[in-house]
Amino acid sequence: MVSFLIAYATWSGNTQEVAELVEETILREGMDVTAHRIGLDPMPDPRQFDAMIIGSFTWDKGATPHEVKDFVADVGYKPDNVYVFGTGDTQFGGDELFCNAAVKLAKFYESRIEPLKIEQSPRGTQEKTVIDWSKGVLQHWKHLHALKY
Ligand SMILES: Cc1cc2nc3c(=O)[nH]c(=O)nc-3n(C[C@H](O)[C@H](O)[C@H](O)COP(=O)(O)O)c2cc1C
Repeated sequence: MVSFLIAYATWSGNTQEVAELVEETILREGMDVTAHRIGLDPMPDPRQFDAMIIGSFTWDKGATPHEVKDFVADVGYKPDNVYVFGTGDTQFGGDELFCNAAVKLAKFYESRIEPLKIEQSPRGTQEKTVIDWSKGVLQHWKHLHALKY
């Protein structure tokens, strides 16, 4: 079965809510998912998964949280298929710094689909955005897979 790793960092729960919605969507499409809370759960081996999804909030004027930086360093290489989501808040620096950690992670991993940016909690009007993005990730992965085999 195709397996996805969802590694996410959260402090106040918003990014975890997005991670859960992404997980639910992928599971509903018949794929396998392992959720990993960065900084809390034992380090996973991304090589054991078909794709990695990484989620982060943004901190301190567009910064990536230190636990996410540590996670990226511990992974130690750039897996092929990495997809990125983030939560943030435009009141901390406007559009320019909104979800900047997710933007930087997507650049670093050369993610081939745009990072998902969610303002605070995804519940309510943004829920559909998360579900659509998750389906887009699956479509992208399936497309790559079909091209390879
Ligand atoms: C001190 C502080 C600084 C923040 N800086 C930013 C920022 O630069 N850009 C941004 O988009 N969000 C910023 N945020 C908002 C958080 O990223 C947002 O609340 C996020 O959803 C928290 O995620 P969590 O609930 O998963 O911990 C900041 C929040 C705090 C408290």
